[in-house]
Amino acid sequence: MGEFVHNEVVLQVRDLSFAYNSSEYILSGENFTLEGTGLTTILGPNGSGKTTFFKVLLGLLKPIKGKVLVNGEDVTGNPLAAGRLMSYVPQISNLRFSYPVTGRELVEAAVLEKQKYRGHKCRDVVEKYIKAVKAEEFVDRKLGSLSGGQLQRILIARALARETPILLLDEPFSGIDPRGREEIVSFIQKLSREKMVLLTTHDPVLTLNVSKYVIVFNRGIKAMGSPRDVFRLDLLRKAYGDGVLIIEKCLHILA
Ligand SMILES: Nc1ncnc2c1ncn2[C@@H]1O[C@H](COP(=O)(O)OP(=O)(O)OP(=O)(O)O)[C@@H](O)[C@H]1O
Repeated sequence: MGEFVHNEVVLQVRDLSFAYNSSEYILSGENFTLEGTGLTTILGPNGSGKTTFFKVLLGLLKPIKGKVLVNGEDVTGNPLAAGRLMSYVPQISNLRFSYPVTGRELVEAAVLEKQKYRGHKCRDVVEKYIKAVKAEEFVDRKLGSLSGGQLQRILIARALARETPILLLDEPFSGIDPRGREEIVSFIQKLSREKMVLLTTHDPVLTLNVSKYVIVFNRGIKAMGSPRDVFRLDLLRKAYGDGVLIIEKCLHILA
């Protein structure tokens, strides 16, 4: 890291609506603009539509209406155009790696896909991203044999190797023990100094204090602002319902 700092990037969401079927809207005319580097946490309970939201941003799902613009370019419903500007780290709990691929091969494939580097230069770039996520010790093992935290690092390295200004991380803490979570939080914090990073989580405490913005999400954006603005019971209840309490500034989810 350190080589590419994407200060100029702008992500605009304009009047964006999406539904899998007419009775279940996941996005209803959403609007926001994010500019420059920094972390945005998209906070919402399980099943609230966070992954769907990312898939619409990535052009993998076509919205019913509205637009996604990156640096002014319309990438709506266009995964090729969106993929040149955004990289996605999927939820590891949704993945099964039964094929015999190593972490290094996965990162190499991402570097080769860019067609920017060849030969020695390609190997150096792969090595740089493996080091960035501290995956040297396990990068030559098959993906199926890695722990959740190790796999998460490899997937982040693969996304970094695509060298896009925006990085989307879907539930990067799911299936990871508390110590691993802390390490990933501090890694993401560093990463967000150089890129625009959006992450989804259903756990409000992990990244709240290291986020530039927080989006409270449940079938649409219920609130958006700085962590201080959003860490309010009335706003959090819009996503989590009544089963949420703040006791001495610590959030507790009871249901
Ligand atoms: N391909 C699909 N077709 C129809 N409905 C879907 C599809 N994918 C997801 N859904 C539904 O859309 C809703 C939102 O799902 P989504 O996975 O986006 O939520 P999420 O907030 O990411 O959940 P989690 O935190 O559990 O991963 C759920 O009710 C889900 O069942």
